[in-house]
Amino acid sequence: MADGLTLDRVSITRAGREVVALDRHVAPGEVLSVMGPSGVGKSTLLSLITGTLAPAFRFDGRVLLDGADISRAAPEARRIGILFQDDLLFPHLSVGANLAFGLSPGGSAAERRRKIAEALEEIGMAGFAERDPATLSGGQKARVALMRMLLSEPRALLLDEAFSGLDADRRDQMRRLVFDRARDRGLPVIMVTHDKADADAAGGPVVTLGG
Ligand SMILES: Nc1ncnc2c1ncn2[C@@H]1O[C@H](COP(=O)(O)OP(=O)(O)OP(=O)(O)O)[C@@H](O)[C@H]1O
Repeated sequence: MADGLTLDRVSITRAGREVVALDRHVAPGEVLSVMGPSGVGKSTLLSLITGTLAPAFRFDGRVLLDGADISRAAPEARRIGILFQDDLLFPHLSVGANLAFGLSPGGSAAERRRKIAEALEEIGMAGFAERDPATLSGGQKARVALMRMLLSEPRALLLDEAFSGLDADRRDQMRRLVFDRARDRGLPVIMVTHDKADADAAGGPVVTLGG
């Protein structure tokens, strides 16, 4: 059952001192914007959710996804999608082969090719499957990285300054693409950003850490 993402009295400490604490529910399709000064623990909070918290940290509380406690689950079992500012495509693989990494194993080759073609179509890049990623613009790379992540069928989406490397037009386009997909699929989203315009575009609640 899609119930969203809950940070249930989460507190992250390092050397006995609290770095960041949050107690929030993010509903399916909702975008929670997380803002705050550099070093306040925004990326650390995301690493707790993905299961990649650095060993220097400890945490209390629970992370619930669709009602299940995933706090101790292996990162690959969590089905959390994350996008970073500079999401790298594998440079030695074609655009299509990059997208194939998002697909779960199995299915016929024809079925996989169809899913990849549909994904490219969805981002206005039909016919790009054989292209070398080095020949893409920054905006095109960002869209391929988004689709690679969505093809893995995540149940929640995290954005870590995902739009800050793009120019203004591309940023608008990418925001729309991400927020529309999240809404259509009922994915809860946590977006870390320095840019108030990101939060405004998302239109959801905003939490400011360390403020
Ligand atoms: N692997 C690590 N081991 C120990 N301390 C770390 C580690 N990663 C980050 N920190 C520290 O934890 C604190 C929070 O860092 P974090 O990267 O989460 O901040 P942030 O809010 O995302 O900052 P920014 O906006 O600059 O990206 C900082 O004091 C940072 O130096």
